Amino acid sequence: MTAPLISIQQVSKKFFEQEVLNQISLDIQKGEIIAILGKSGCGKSTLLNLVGGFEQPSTGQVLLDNQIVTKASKRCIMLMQNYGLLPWRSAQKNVELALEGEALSKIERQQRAQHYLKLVGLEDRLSALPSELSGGMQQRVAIARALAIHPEVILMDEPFAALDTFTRYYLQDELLAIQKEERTTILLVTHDIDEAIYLADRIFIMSPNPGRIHREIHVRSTKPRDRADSEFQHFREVIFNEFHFTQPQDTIEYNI
Ligand SMILES: Nc1ncnc2c1ncn2[C@@H]1O[C@H](COP(=O)(O)OP(=O)(O)OP(=O)(O)O)[C@@H](O)[C@H]1O
Repeated sequence: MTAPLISIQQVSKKFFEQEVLNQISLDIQKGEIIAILGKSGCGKSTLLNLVGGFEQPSTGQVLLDNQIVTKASKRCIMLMQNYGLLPWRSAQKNVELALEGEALSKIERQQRAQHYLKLVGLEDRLSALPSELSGGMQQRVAIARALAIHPEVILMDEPFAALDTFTRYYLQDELLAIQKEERTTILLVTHDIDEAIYLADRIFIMSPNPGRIHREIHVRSTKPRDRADSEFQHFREVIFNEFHFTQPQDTIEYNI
């Protein structure tokens, strides 16, 4: 096996007296899609923030390509649920903005922005303002903007949670197609069990107080997966059972 692209090594995180994460260890290979599932407050977003360099571990370390992560970098981009687009800039200008620090001519910036907007199916909406786009389209601009930077890793914190089911399915398929082409590594936090099974190569279930990795599930079936087939149902059942296991019977809360 080759060296992992991301190596989370015995990471614990405290906010004041509260231990939010305890001894998290996890290696991620280049090109993998990893989904993190867990009850609200178990530290999923904190884990993403540590990988992205937005927070520092209290103990342990996170390595990206064998180097300790000490700050945020363009190698590892966070894609937020609320898209983070500038409302006064067109779709194309929003993507171009992310490329401003790069050694590219104006024409190259425009071409790269157009290439990624085309990849997410927005070639005919280049000059539209975010307010003129649907939520799904805005999220596609945000995905194009993240991809245009050529990150090695995309961190996704419930990226499609605000979207209707069909838009979510459509974007999940788009994401898989683009990810296959670019071999981007994706670390995804979701409350959506089906989304985790549909997208991920491995799913990590976290238990709370403090957040720990409770179970790792390999999903080896080929993509795109069939949400209706028996294997998919099997994984769904396995994960539901885990949530029974990690929560008291009278407080079970399914976030699907
Ligand atoms: N910057 C911070 N300062 C203090 N406490 C924090 C900070 N960030 C997170 N926490 C606390 O850490 C715990 C875990 O939060 P986190 O957002 O990582 O959980 P989560 O699993 O992503 O939750 P959700 O699914 O609801 O988004 C919570 O109790 C939260 O209040």
